[in-house]
Amino acid sequence: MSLAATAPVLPTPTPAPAPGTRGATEHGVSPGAEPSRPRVLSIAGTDPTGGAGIQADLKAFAAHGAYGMAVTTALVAQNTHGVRTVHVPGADFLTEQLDAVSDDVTIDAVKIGMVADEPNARAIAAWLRRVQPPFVVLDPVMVATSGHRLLDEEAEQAVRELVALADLVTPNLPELAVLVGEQAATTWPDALAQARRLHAASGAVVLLKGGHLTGEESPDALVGARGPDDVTTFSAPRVDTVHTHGTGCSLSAAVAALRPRRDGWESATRDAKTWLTGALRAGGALAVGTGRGPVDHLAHLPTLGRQVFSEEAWERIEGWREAVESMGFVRALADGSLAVEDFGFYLAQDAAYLAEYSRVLSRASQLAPTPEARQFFAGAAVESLEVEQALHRDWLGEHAGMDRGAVESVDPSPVTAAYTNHLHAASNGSYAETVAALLPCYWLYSYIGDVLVRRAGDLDGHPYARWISLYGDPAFQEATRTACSFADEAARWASPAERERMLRAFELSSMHEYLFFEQGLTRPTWPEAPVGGAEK
Ligand SMILES: Nc1ncnc2c1ncn2[C@@H]1O[C@H](COP(=O)(O)OP(=O)(O)O)[C@@H](O)[C@H]1O
Ligand SMILES: Cc1ncc(COP(=O)(O)OP(=O)(O)O)c(N)n1
Repeated sequence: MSLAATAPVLPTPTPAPAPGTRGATEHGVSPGAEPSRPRVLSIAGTDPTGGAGIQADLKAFAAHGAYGMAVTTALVAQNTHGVRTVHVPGADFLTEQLDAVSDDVTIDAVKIGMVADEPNARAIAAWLRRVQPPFVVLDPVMVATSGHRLLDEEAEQAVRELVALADLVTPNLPELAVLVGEQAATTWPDALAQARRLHAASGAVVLLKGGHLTGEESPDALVGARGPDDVTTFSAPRVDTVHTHGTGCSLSAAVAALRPRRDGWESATRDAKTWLTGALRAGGALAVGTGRGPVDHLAHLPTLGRQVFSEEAWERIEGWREAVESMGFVRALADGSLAVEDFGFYLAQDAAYLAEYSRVLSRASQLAPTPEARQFFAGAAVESLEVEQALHRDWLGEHAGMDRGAVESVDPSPVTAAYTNHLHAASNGSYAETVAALLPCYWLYSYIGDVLVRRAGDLDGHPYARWISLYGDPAFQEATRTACSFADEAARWASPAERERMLRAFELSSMHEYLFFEQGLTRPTWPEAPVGGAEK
């Protein structure tokens, strides 16, 4: 069945407004006012797997804050292994698409990619002459990396003519060679010389791409941006990856999206190149296809669509939270029936715990990426050693007859040692894991503080009034919120694997919190060493 047979009946085209009046009549924008985003059009072929062509262009536009539009030159059946077939709807239909856009929408920049054949190239050239968009970027796509031609050989001359209508042309080395009618350059200086010749012949600024070279760097260069002999080189480390499908499409689209908001090609190219290097690094993790996969156009927005870390972490420990809330130790502490010996055991272990917790807080301060976080964790380390331990010493001195030396030499129980070992292990990992492991001590304590305050009611005469009000202290709740925000910030930049390690560290610390409270009633001790020769 032909495409024409299935096409819906189109409404009569809206008559074109007089040139120069579109900006004044577009919805929501008063005459002369700047629209909120540049309106950028891609004229290109398709890639149903989303890595190249108009699909890549639209992602690159969005990644740079532009409003994307797309007109299709060719429908390409391709995937990460290569191109299978190309269907070209034809130059007349291409012109209809182009006019449908330009009759209605003010276009701030155009990016042209695969034109497919000569009639299409001529239709685009005629439309460009008619509409005269302010910025035209041409990526002279000819051959896919898989080796499949994306441009008829007869169309090469027509593409040379398109170059003269473009403001910026972005050839890779083989495309540059075709455009100047020479052999492909194999060195960067030879490629630059060819780019200069192309600029001299066409007048277009040339963004020469060095992706096809080898070496530590993948350089690009703008030739002719500020005058005939001007060359600006943009260097970036060569990313060791096979996932480079659509890099040329994405780079040229990003430059087109940025140009309307920049004062020249240099600034737009510099930012686009930096973005592309990040997108190349993150491409493999997308796991799209089994061949040469695409780049990650959203690599600079790693948390987009993800739940906030602390929300997810809190949901994960729902079971531990409920268990802590309903445990005997917490109930007895709230109603004041907890035996002094049990509380004394718990508090002595808490003093031993705080000595190690303070070390891990210092480690978090050392690893922290910002001065605010460094200060917060360093302050917390001092606080847990000086202020909190002094309170423990006072109570244990008064109720258990323990002097300072006795409190400081308390042997950690197996439960306390397991918890602090876990914290130290996490602090051998990243800052993000360390903060995640530290967080439940803040959060579960302030949570239980609330529960205790509510359950205990009037604290007058309550044997544990001082402790209950300490846990419920608004300053402690505030510190908990700050610690949460540092964990969320760290998670924002974490890879999926690191985020999972953070969640696991948080979950394990929560389990240790439960066991820590529980030991107030069970008072666990280390087993005696087995006597030699004991029966098996
Ligand atoms: N492995 C890589 N590491 C870093 N940048 C790369 C890599 N491969 C390509 N690039 C960059 O991607 C962009 C497209 O380059 P290139 O591969 O030459 O063009 P095309 O995709 O049109 O063949 C350029 O900015 C180039 O420097
Ligand atoms: C529809 C379409 N347009 C262009 C290309 C080529 O993309 P490019 O960025 O040059 O990357 P490669 O995938 O060829 O390396 C394409 N494949 N499809």
